[in-house]
Amino acid sequence: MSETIEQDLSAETRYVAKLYARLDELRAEKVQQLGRTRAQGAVGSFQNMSERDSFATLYEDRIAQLDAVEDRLVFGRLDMAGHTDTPRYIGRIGLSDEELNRLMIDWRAAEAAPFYQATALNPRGVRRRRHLMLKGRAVAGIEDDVLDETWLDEGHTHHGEGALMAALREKRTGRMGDIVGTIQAEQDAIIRSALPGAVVVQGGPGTGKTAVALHRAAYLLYEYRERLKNAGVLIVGPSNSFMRYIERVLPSLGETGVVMSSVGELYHGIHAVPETNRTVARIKGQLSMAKVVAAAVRNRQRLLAEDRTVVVEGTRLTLTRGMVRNARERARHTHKPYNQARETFVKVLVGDLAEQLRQKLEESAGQSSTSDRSYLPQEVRESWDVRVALNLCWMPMTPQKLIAELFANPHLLAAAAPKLSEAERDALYRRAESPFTEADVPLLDEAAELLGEAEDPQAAVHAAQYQRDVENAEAALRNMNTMLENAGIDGVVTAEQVAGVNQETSARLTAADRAVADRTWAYGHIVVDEAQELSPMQWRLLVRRCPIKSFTIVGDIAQTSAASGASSWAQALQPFFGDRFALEELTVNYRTPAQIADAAVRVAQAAGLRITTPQAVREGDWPPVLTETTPPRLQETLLEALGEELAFSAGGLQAVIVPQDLLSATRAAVQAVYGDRVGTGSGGLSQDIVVISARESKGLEFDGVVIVEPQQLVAEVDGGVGDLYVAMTRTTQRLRVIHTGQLPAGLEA
Ligand SMILES: Nc1ncnc2c1ncn2[C@@H]1O[C@H](COP(=O)(O)OP(=O)(O)OP(=O)(O)O)[C@@H](O)[C@H]1O
Repeated sequence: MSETIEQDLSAETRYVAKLYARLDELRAEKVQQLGRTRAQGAVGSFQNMSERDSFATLYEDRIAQLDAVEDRLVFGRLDMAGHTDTPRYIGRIGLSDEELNRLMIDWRAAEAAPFYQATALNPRGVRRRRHLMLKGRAVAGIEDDVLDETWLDEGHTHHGEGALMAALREKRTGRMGDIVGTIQAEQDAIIRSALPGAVVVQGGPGTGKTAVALHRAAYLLYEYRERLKNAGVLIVGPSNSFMRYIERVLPSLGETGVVMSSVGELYHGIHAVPETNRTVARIKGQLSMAKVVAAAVRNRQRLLAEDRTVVVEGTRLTLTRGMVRNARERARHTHKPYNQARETFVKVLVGDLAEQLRQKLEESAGQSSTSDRSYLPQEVRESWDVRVALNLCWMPMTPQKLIAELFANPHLLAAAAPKLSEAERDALYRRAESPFTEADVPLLDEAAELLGEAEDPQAAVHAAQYQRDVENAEAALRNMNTMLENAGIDGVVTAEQVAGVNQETSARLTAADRAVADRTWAYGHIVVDEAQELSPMQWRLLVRRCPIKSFTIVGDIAQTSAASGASSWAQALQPFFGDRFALEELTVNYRTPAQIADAAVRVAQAAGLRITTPQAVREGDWPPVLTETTPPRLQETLLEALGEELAFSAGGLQAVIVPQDLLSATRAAVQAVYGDRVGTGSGGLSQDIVVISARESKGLEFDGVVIVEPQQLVAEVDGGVGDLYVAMTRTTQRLRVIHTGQLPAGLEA
């Protein structure tokens, strides 16, 4: 019997309706349970409140997860050999009916893997793979891969013209979407690789590195939930606009418990600005800066220039250089961080001075005095003179103060960094109140490591509160069964689930809140995107955040533009991973049409850049369009060209990528014509025109790109073509180049 496409579509729509009905049912159930739990009110003790909150969180989370998977809930179906009557439907989550019959399989489950991995050569038991394209809740398109030729002999039909192509043709929105329905086999193999160790994913532009990295995070959280739920996963990207661009992908895959951070936000409480001075970025990125920071910390422990008199309660005492040296040695011998070692330093000197004070008091009172002298250390400690003298020798220190002062005081830097040349030290000079840059973040972290916590009068209060919270949570868990009965919930939520949520909540509190705030937090896994940009010092910081060194590292060496970035993976990773990392390569460009990708490759090759040349999946309809103009007519030409490009992209997202120097003038000119339609980064749906620098465009993509003055893009990064290469490969459809002078080699018509 051969079905028409209409019959097939309606049969699939009926099954999909059943899945959505089940989703609605589960959602309604959870909403009802949440309402009942909230209505309970806080009866009596804090314990009940805590229990109630645990349930409320459980239900709220589940509702949020069920809401997040609404769009394209199901996208695949597998007909397997030997299971003729029961196809497997593959979707964003697993679903079962009330009798626990499985309706849909989570895409990350092992049984779903053949959906991504089966090929005609190695069908892995799959007879037919079907992609379902949904419009709302109806199946609007079907694409089949028949992997077993006898399938057709049995009278089955197959349909379709390419789920992947359809996905790639969609208009860009300014936010990255998931690719869960069309993950390709080479991508899937990386996504499902095991948790331990470091995996490096090298791939040219548009090969899906970011997509793979995010889907891998979702996979790891599913497959290794037990191991990761308490430690959490950290995702690091190059800039805040990049983080905004990717932030919806994981929630749409049902995962919310990850920490996402740009490199500028990795030190809690500091919002670092980009480092625009390439010389400074290069110097501060070197691994030897760790030694400079260590010396800066050590130099903050000073000896006295000469013996010093201090007055305690009217008695004159002498603080000698020898006493300070001795106390400093004893403190250093504790091998504790600076601020904790300072406690030893203070204790030793207070003891010595108290002894001196006792002797003086006894001398003046005569031998007969037997009065209690136990209060003397306290008096010494409270003396203003003593405090000043001790601070002079060993001041309590915060990382911010240490780093700010190091670069604002040439003599401090000269003492800490004798190996830097004078010119290099001059380049690092800046005023103490200047904002911290991304290059300072690892230095702050290094300083924090060596300084330890400065004394925080609130710390004891926080610790006590935390202890109370833990005890309350434990008590709440002990009473869970009673609570289950009271809430009238039986069998729907198990005690284990609630316990799990409590752990998860604290994990999320820790992973998403505490992990962010706690510099010493050890993550279970770190995903690094655009990893080629990281300096050795930034790597050092990241490895400290994941001591077990479980990493997914994605990037493209050819796209490096940071002055301190990598020129080879082996070289960049050697100091931290040795040769213990697996290198995987992605080879297909899903974004940029071949005609444009080839032009970008010519530019890169003309400049001698070593690139891997991915194969573009689409030929594209347009070659790059080059428009020459004169400097006085530059803005005018740009606006004309932009008008034409917008007509082509018709509702898509259009970027104008300009050299840093022209950024604000260009943005103003474009805004004067297009007003609110113009954004500065990945703004989202309301803005369809974006004016940005090449650096900001890293990792993003647009339906059309206009590049202004390519030669200047090259000049502003010391003649490297990496940024131009990045800019040219951001488009999914059209590329327009506007120039006033000579074009960079390889770009000429
Ligand atoms: N299997 C796939 N199915 C559908 N779309 C895909 C697939 N793989 C990649 N894409 C799409 O291709 C585009 C490029 O992917 P992505 O941004 O992850 O590439 P990248 O390698 O990180 O690029 P770059 O290094 O240039 O920033 C995205 O729109 C992504 O959704």
